[in-house]
Amino acid sequence: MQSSFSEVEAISWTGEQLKLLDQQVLPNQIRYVLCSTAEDVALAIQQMVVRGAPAIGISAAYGVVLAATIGQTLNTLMTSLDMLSAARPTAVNLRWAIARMKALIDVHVTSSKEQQVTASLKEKLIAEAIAIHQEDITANKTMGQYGKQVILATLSGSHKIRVMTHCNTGALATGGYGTALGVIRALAEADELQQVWVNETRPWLQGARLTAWELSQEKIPFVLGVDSAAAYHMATNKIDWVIVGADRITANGDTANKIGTYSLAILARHHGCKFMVVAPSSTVDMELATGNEIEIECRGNHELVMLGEKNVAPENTVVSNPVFDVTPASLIDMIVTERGVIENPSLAKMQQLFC
Ligand SMILES: CSC[C@H]1O[C@H](OP(=O)(O)O)[C@H](O)[C@@H]1O
Repeated sequence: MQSSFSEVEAISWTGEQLKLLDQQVLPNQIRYVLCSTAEDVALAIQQMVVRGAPAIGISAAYGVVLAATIGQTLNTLMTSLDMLSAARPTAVNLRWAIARMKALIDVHVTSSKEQQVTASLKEKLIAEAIAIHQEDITANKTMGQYGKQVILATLSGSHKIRVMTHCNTGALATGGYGTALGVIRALAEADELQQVWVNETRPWLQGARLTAWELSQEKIPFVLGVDSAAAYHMATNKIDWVIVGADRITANGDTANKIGTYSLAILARHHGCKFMVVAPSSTVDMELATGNEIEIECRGNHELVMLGEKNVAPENTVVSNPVFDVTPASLIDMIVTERGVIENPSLAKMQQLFC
């Protein structure tokens, strides 16, 4: 029996453990994974028990707390930070969160000259992880309003907004509320949303399983479609905006996101649909000049050839399973962050907000 969405939290800190809603089995099963160590958290991120760029950053921050054992040497603690940082390669939020926790450790060492974890440091790490979590929710609600305002400003007035979204960028992928799905929530809350076209998002089905679940729980009108029907829906004039999340945005505005996003951007440009990327500043990586430098994660063959328990491909089929792609800034009409909105992103415009 599905629980109501409002009754579940994707990420919660119990004070001793990190409790994660297992997104591998949603929506048909509500199952939690309890993490007691940094290794548990790293495995949960790798297995996609928890997924979504902001959500894995937040989880890694709590993983640092679990790694910090009072009396432990800081050198040993740093090994755990490196392990967490390497759990998945594409979403920069993971490294951003770890760097923020490490900065706190460095300040503590400089001020206290301590070389091991103390009770005081542990308390500061817990507070920092909780702050990272809460800040993400606040950022999402801010971006929801920014994105809604931008879209309504372009409204022709003839109909309510029709959007297409890809993957899952909601409360399950973040600290809460969502990024692209946060904008969709804000439009729905303002009664300005006609319908959401949800791409199933093969092969892991974040759209069909997770976004459909979030929207159905909140009675937001949506239609589920196969990824390859996106062009058809745009060609038959059903889409005003394509709104997606991000895993890494480089200095020039190039954006890595779930595989299929790049083709959606090309289709949107061809069909005159607007294309919006919504992501907190923890997803921006100003150290990378362009999207060509982003490491694209490739995952196991089983994710592509297995339908349930059944292998649908011939034995020994060669598989390619990159799970992200890069959309050039030239195809992005709007990047929405909690620091502000960038229209027609460029290096100069990104530097104004992030340098
Ligand atoms: C706000 S979630 C950002 C991003 O993360 C997802 O990837 P995954 O499900 O593999 O973690 C997807 O690319 C979302 O757009």
